[in-house]
Amino acid sequence: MAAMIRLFRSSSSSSSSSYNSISLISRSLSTAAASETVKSQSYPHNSHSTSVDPKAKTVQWVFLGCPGVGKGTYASRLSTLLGVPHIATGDLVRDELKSSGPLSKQLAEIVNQGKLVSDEIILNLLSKRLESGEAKGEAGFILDGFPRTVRQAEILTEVTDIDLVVNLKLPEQVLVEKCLGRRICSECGKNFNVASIDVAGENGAPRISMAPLNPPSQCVSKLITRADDTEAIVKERLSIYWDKSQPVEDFYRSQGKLLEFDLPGGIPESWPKLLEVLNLDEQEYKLSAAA
Ligand SMILES: Nc1ncnc2c1ncn2[C@@H]1O[C@H](COP(=O)(O)OP(=O)(O)O)[C@@H](O)[C@H]1O
Repeated sequence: MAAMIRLFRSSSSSSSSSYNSISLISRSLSTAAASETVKSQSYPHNSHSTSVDPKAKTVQWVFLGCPGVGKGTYASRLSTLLGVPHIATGDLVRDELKSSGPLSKQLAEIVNQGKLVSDEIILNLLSKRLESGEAKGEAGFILDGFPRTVRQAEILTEVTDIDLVVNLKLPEQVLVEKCLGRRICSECGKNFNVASIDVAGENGAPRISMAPLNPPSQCVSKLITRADDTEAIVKERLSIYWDKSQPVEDFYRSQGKLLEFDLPGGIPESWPKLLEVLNLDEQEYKLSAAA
């Protein structure tokens, strides 16, 4: 711990408040990690032979992937199945935007241009979220949208062990169409997608078709679109992804933690396949949760 503190103190980009956030993150994550000794021995850190022990307590996973790929959808399904929190930094940013607190105007400008928020702000939001989870006794996590830069990945590595990094992939044309089709019900908060996708696969891969995920009638008149889901901003976010976030894939690939997953289609085709590559038995988990 002391070595870590020295490391971050000497880091040129760490202001005192980002240093504080890093130590908060470290504290929260190490609490979760402390209860994890059994689990971390129970499955290999190998991207090709992942297996999860349903009796193990929690997981410490990261979901990577371009905007619109479905990180939120699959991370949230897995979080329900595995009983660990799904922590999406994009949600933390949007909550802060809604709060009309002092940060919100500054954040709106950055997010609505498709740019990345500073590491310091993200670390602050994440540490607050981890602290409140810690107070509720949360253990383990599925992170979505963090880390998004190699610097963020390095910080995460300094403070905790990540078991597995799932890298979701779709052709770029599908990503754009999916972002443009995204809708959120302003009342119940559920996510839908009105896009009907049928795109030729890349490099000889099969066609990708996805039926729309239409809202029920009570949500139809309350649908809103994220301000950053316009074509120009989605393209900017994609270009920032290639520039800043793709190196994070390489970072985890070189550690043997990256599980590449080409989505074969929408949820009905992709969810069972994802469970299969993760070696997760949905029924077994549901039964062990009910027991
Ligand atoms: N780890 C992060 N680092 C910097 N900015 C972030 C991070 N996570 C979220 N954001 C900000 O929040 C916005 C929305 O995030 P998210 O919902 O994850 O978007 P996307 O659909 O592009 O994956 C991002 O465009 C960025 O401005």
